[in-house]
Amino acid sequence: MSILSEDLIKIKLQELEYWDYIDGALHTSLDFKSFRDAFAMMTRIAFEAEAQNHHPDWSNVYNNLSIKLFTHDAGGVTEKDIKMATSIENIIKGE
Ligand SMILES: C[C@H](O)[C@H](O)[C@H]1CNC2=NC(N)=NC(=O)C2=N1
Repeated sequence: MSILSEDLIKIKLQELEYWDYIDGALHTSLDFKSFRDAFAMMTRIAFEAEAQNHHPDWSNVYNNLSIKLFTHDAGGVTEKDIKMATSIENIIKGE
């Protein structure tokens, strides 16, 4: 899986609402109504990460969930990250 160019990443992120491209990775920071809601979302994302065998670098502080996506094996952002970011966005939007 090859690393995507910055231009292509930015074009693909135009389709997504919650994500930015910063320092070679996709980033989002989400505030939920409560810790429980944040952790419930982490649980749903965790199952999707397992299904895609593509795992986030993430941090949870109370009701905030910060997620960083990049492909460790490639050392940058690949289609796997775009797919996972899209999946996470759809989970959060309830789609
Ligand atoms: C062997 C390798 O660790 C696996 O194929 C998966 C596991 N989850 C992963 N997650 C992420 N973000 N990048 C990877 O390269 C990756 N590799």
